[in-house]
Amino acid sequence: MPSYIENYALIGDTESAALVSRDGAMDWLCLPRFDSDACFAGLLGRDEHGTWVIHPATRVRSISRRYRGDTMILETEFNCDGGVVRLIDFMPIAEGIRHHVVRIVEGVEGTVPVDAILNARFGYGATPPWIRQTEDGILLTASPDSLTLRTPAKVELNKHRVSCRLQVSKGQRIPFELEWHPCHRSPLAALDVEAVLESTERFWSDWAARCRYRGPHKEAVVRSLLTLKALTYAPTGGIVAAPTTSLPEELGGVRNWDYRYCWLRDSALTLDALMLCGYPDEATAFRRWLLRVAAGEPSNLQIMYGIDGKRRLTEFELDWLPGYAESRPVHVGNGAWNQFQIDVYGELFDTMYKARRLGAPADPEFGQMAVQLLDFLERAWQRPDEGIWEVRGAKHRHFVHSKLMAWVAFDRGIRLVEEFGMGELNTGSLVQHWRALRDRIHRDVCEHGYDAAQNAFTQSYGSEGLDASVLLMPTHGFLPIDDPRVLGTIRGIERNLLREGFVRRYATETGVDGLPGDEAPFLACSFWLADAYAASGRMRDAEAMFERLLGIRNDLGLLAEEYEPKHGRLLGNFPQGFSHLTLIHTATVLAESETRGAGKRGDGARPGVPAPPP
Ligand SMILES: OC[C@H]1O[C@H](O[C@H]2O[C@H](CO)[C@@H](O)[C@H](O)[C@H]2O)[C@H](O)[C@@H](O)[C@@H]1O
Repeated sequence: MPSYIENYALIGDTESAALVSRDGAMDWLCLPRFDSDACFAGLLGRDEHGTWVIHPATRVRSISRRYRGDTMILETEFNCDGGVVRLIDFMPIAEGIRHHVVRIVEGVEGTVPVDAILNARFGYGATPPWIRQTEDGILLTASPDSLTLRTPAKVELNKHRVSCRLQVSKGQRIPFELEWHPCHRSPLAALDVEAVLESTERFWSDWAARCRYRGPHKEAVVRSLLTLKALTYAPTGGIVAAPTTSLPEELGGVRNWDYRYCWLRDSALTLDALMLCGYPDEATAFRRWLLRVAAGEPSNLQIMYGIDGKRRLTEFELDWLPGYAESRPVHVGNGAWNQFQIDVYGELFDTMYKARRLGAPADPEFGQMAVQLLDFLERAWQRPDEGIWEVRGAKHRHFVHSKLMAWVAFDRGIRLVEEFGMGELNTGSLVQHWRALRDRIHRDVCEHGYDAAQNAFTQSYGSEGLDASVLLMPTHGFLPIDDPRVLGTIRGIERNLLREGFVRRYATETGVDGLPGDEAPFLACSFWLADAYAASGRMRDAEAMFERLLGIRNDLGLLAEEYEPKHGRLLGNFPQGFSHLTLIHTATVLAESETRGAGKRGDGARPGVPAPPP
């Protein structure tokens, strides 16, 4: 039976990840990659869809858990009748080692009986394995996957599960090592569990120690950075939006999507966060990933790709899974892969520009690509699209945020040439042409995207509905923060989109997204409102919003995509990169405002981006 979303912890090895509940149930694990079929899909169904539970077989008085220092090694302590046991969960990172999960049961006090029950089901819960003892360990196999379990504990093999009852006394450490391998191959040799625990601890702590963020809430920033790092697929540098599929945006609803892919938007913003905090290597690896996927015909640029750059991410439903809290359908793939979303051009250029400003070297490939991309955008920016929120309604619209980001693309193209030369692009006539286009888009947005009656920029041309994505106007330098239209938009969003202190993306009641039901407030939008408050000098509101957001992280510092204040529940895929990267950004904005002097109005610009032209 799955737990509350906030009851899960993330562990990972930068190729895949698992979710472990407070009760010691590993209810989600896809191997060998983030986007592989799950062998534990209990999160989206029941135990019979795959789970691995290690839990005391006696009354538990209390449970506490933490990550070991700045790592992704989870320690859950069960305080029980008769003693205390600790469960240490991690996915090893060591030379030549991946696709393993290690769980160690450690006796801390007294003697505690502990049950360990491994219920693996391949193919997202559809395929029970054939289980047998081999000389390599206990083999669980069903084509094309195999898992090998090794443990010194005396286990029982049942038809579809492996179980044991341990008596764990103070000082004892009983390891369980699970390795994925293709069913036609043998597993690797048994791990030296203590050695890989040490190397994994070193990997994460060394990485976290490189963080250059200096400011309040460093612990929250570092945990968010570690989460983003854990969402990175090391072999290619791609970053998944979240490690899960179909955790619902509304309990019992249909808004359930697969996030185990790389969105240009989420990824570009992640790169900004990494650059801001002193991680140029990851940022460079990711820039290479971006440039590789963006290569080719600019009209073929997609808004998202697989972690290996795969293009066709066809969406389908897993009809045998009941869904998290009965939220159906469960999706694999994501139908947004072939949507048209203009903002990705802006995000791409903005990131390339910021990377240069923060000291990244020039990338000659981007110079040539930039001209082709802007050439395409010149023809495309006037087309309606599906927008940042990937609406599923049949009707494309002229989303204000999309046009804003078209402006950003030309603006950053111009700045790249003006500030960094960009070699052969440095021709006056090209930049002149882009300047004229930039001004034209600006006029278009101010004329068609602004509703004088509400004194606010709207969601799309001609609509009355508002949209939190336009809070990014001053952040991107489109208009200064003290422009009355920007201040009016902030007030409009406060009036229309705040739900108990958290910001909705837009009003779902308008039917704009083509989906039934509602969704909870979106955390990235709530961080954007905090940024807008800080920029407009409303420091108390900014800090209050930030504190509120920090307050809804789970006990391990993790955030989902959304939060429903009515029930006090995190909702949507978990943990979500978008939420964590906006947390880092807001922390940086607040730290900078503090340095400049509290209460003083900021310029609204993002760290690393110059203020808008007067
Ligand atoms: O709400 C409808 C859409 O929801 C998902 O998209 C959201 O997540 C993306 C990844 O974090 C983000 O880039 C996008 O801005 C969000 O709207 C889903 O992936 C879409 O398929 C769906 O239409």
